[in-house]
Amino acid sequence: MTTTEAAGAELRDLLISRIRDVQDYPQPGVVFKDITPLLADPVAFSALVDALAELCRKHAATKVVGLEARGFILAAPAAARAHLGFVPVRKAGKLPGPTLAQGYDLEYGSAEIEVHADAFGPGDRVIIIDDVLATGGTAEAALDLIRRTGASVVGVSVLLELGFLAGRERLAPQLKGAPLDALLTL
Ligand SMILES: O=P(O)(O)OC[C@H]1O[C@H](OP(=O)(O)OP(=O)(O)O)[C@H](O)[C@@H]1O
Ligand SMILES: Nc1ncnc2[nH]cnc12
Repeated sequence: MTTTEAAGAELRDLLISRIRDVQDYPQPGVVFKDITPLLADPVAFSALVDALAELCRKHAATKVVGLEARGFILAAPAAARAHLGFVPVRKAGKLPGPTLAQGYDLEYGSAEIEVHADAFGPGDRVIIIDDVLATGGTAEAALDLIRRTGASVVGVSVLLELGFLAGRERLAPQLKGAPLDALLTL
């Protein structure tokens, strides 16, 4: 799916105007895409949540996964707006129940994520929502993790894809046909 298919030009212009570049954060050479101005704008934030909720409906998801931490800020309201349950995928050591875990590398480091082993039921159709797709390491780990619970993934949706880091190409084999929707691509 192209950017213009995922978000109309007007919405795209609004969203992009509220994302700020921070040079050399969190390490030299990285241009950090800061979404806090977007979150602080009620019109832009609400329009973003609407667009993500629409993707949840379009893919007939039954559960919405958000990836800690910025993914939570987008996925939880999108889930509520689509009348679906929200499941947190957390950084290691934060979930109290039995978990499955997956390690990964991202643009500026490495980490481990976890999900409750019993988070999904039979037949659950999971959509993964995050703010940024950069190298695709985080999304790849989340795909693996969720599939290991036995659930199926029906889509990965992000606000912003950094196309020059080729996360989409990296993810293609792991998507196994599930759509990757980016509202914006740079
Ligand atoms: O495509 P990748 O190279 O894997 O990078 C993308 C990930 O990086 C950021 O998360 P981060 O781990 O910085 O966590 P945060 O949401 O807690 O800030 C972002 O929210 C994505 O989850
Ligand atoms: N350049 C970037 N800006 C914001 N979040 C990111 N996650 C990974 N790379 C990122």
